[in-house]
Amino acid sequence: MENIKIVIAGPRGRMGSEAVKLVEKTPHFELVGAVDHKYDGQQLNEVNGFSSKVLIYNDMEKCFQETKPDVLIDLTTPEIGKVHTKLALQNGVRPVVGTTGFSKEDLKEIEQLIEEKGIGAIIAPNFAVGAILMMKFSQMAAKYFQDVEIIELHHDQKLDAPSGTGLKTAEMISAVREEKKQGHPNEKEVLSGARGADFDGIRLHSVRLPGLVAHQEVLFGGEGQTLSLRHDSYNRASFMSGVKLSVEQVMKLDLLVYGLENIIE
Ligand SMILES: NC(=O)C1=CN([C@@H]2O[C@H](COP(=O)(O)OP(=O)(O)OC[C@H]3O[C@@H](n4cnc5c(N)ncnc54)[C@H](O)[C@@H]3O)[C@@H](O)[C@H]2O)C=CC1
Ligand SMILES: O=C(O)C1=N[C@H](C(=O)O)C[C@H](O)C1
Repeated sequence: MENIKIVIAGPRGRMGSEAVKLVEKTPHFELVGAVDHKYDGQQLNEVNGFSSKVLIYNDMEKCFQETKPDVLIDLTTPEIGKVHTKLALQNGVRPVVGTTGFSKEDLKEIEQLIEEKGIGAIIAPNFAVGAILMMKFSQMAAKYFQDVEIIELHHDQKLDAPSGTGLKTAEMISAVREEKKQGHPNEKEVLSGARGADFDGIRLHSVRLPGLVAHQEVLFGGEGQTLSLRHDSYNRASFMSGVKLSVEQVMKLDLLVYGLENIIE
């Protein structure tokens, strides 16, 4: 098997630094470059104690032209992740995107680009297998319980709320349940925001606290019973088997996969 050549955007971040370690230790993966908004022209090993000596680029297109990667792994910020994804596709590079905060419109634009370019992309709001299962189980449960609330809990450095996982869970549940306005018909928020965000009638609550990593509980209620489905990521290594699978799979794709539940059997 030929090596898969990879560029990582956001290599100094909490997720990006884990991804660098993953690529460095995987025999058929080859890190060929890094994209950061700082340290242009320096080597990665000089800025972050990695062993890899690849160059850091501020300019993603220049990075692609000089390093000719197969795959971009993007783990940056909600604003920049979508720009990077489009740039990758325009340059014939397959994106594996963990960055969250993509809107429906962003996904549509990306899908159009994929059609034009004929290469695949993976956008995964959550790479952890346990989180994927929690989302799938929630979708199953929603057929039997119409009332559901999602509580996602994250570290206090997170930029987007609700989380990508929370939103994806709501989308998956909404796809199988009849729309319902939950709670009392005359319910009134005494303090704005008390009932959380509303996605097709599903309430989404975001908790941000130091000490947390990434957690989510999906709570279903029915006559005389509740069902709680919970997933906890205690470290960022929990996401890496999903990143590895995505890099391998994206090489075989010519469409957009949005969510790893679509490729995990
Ligand atoms: N899909 C998944 O399983 C997971 C997704 N995430 C998502 O990944 C993203 C990153 O999360 P963290 O690593 O916790 O954030 P972080 O803040 O630790 O890392 C983001 C990195 O992006 C870099 N960056 C900012 N602007 C840039 C630019 N223009 N070019 C290149 N790099 C740039 C920053 O310097 C920083 O190092 C977030 O959107 C988060 O929601 C996080 C964990 C798991
Ligand atoms: O920012 C994070 O940390 C995480 N982001 C993703 C999300 O928004 O769902 C995945 C995971 O929850 C961790």
